[in-house]
Amino acid sequence: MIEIKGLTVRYRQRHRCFLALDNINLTINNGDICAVIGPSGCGKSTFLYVLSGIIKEYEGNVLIDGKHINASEQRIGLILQDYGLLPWRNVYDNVTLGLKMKGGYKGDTEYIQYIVERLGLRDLLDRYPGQLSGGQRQRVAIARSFVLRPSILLMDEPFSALDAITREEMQDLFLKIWNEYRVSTVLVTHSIDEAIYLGRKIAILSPSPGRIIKIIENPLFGTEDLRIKNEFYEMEMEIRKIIRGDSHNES
Ligand SMILES: Nc1ncnc2c1ncn2[C@@H]1O[C@H](COP(=O)(O)OP(=O)(O)OP(=O)(O)O)[C@@H](O)[C@H]1O
Repeated sequence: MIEIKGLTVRYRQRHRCFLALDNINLTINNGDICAVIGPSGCGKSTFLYVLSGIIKEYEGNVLIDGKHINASEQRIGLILQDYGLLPWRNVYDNVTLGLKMKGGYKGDTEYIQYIVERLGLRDLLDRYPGQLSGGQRQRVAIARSFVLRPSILLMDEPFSALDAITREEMQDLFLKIWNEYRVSTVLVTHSIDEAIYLGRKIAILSPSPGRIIKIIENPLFGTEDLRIKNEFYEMEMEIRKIIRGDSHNES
């Protein structure tokens, strides 16, 4: 479980202090996907940097399974917007990089092969990131995180650089793999559609400084053919209204 209580983050500049996140309270149960949505600059990436252990200076409490964040002890998978692949390493090396760094590489070859297979990367293992399409790079990044068997998975706008069709394919593929492993996931997105499609829980942040305006337990999560259902559009409108401030629901 991820427990966030009173999380406040300030960026310190030379003479000023910039409040990026203000008093965030959020609990994410094991095996849940929480989509965090909000306007540009509201602190979504900052939130992920805290959870991944990159930002260590903050107020409040952030616990993963009851423990303070320690990136070297906990298995935290992080998928960034640009996928963070090393251009000079081939697909196989990129997939296994995190695992090698954590020292868990040797015993896991069968599992690596399985994930590689599931993500359709078998024929691409010798290629370099520059020789892959956006969707293929994205699959490498997902594979790299999944082979780590992370206890939490953090994704920063992972599908935003893809064209609409590839994006939907990748979202479906991600859900399929996620369904097998049920890793607790925090997904940051500026797309309302994506939040509704992938988030079992949706946390809506205000413009900067980021505060939680509302947390929705998404009743549509997992609905078959959701994208073509009326409820999907109705919820999209509801969230749009909340973001615009038409509705003043406090979480
Ligand atoms: N190192 C820093 N020093 C000062 N301010 C920063 C720093 N990094 C980010 N900020 C500011 O903190 C706020 C939150 O930034 P963050 O990148 O978390 O927002 P975001 O919601 O992810 O934005 P976007 O959707 O545009 O990627 C922004 O106003 C940003 O300008």
